[in-house]
Amino acid sequence: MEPLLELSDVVKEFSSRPPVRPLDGLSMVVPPSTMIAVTGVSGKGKSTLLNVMGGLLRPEAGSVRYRKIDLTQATAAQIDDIHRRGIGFVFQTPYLFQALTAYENLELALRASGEKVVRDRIFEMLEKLGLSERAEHLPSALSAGQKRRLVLGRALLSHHDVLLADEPTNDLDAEWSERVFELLRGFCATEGRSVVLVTHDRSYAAQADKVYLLEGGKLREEVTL
Ligand SMILES: Nc1ncnc2c1ncn2[C@@H]1O[C@H](COP(=O)(O)OP(=O)(O)OP(=O)(O)O)[C@@H](O)[C@H]1O
Repeated sequence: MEPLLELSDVVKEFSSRPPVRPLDGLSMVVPPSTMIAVTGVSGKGKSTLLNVMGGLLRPEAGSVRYRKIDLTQATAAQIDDIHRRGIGFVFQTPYLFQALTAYENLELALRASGEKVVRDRIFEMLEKLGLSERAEHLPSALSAGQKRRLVLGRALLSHHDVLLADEPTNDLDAEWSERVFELLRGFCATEGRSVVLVTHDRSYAAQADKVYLLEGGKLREEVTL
């Protein structure tokens, strides 16, 4: 099967003083229906990798292919289109529309990805995330963990081919981390979708189909038992 994403010899350098090169000849393949975990110590480039994979950051060298399109050469319109249906993000900092309720934040996610707005689907997602009682609340009235779950719900409803999730279990207790993992697993089980998640928690990472350690600008596959 054709990969959804394929990175070849990617180099990303920040021209700070001194320059930092978190990705240094990194290659990676994201096949369909696969959950991939990327782990590594803080500051080694995990978020940079997700940003490059999703076309948010342009690397200095190498290619990043989403299906047939090289994101390093793509136009802004192509990238915009890919973000609508192809590649979705769960950012490390949970961004929500502050003037919209929890329900409306999810509704907007469906609209933005061109999906039909079905009230029951939104309530089903709120229920799965333990947020049914918070449907009419603004993000400012939610706890950090509730915000994190709402952001995840938005990503799950958007139906992208690939979801890039940066530390999706930050602010969550062990039980919710487990449930979030199951929701992400369910996402992978539908229509060939895949998830790449970044986490510093190795035991959490070990539950993925493939686990990579980011070190020295490259990925090393970890053997999970
Ligand atoms: N815009 C930037 N300019 C200069 N250096 C940057 C920039 N963004 C990131 N870096 C550096 O690149 C390196 C990788 O950062 P990145 O955020 O990708 O690491 P990370 O592994 O995700 O860290 P954490 O686990 O702490 O979130 C760090 O040394 C960071 O300081």
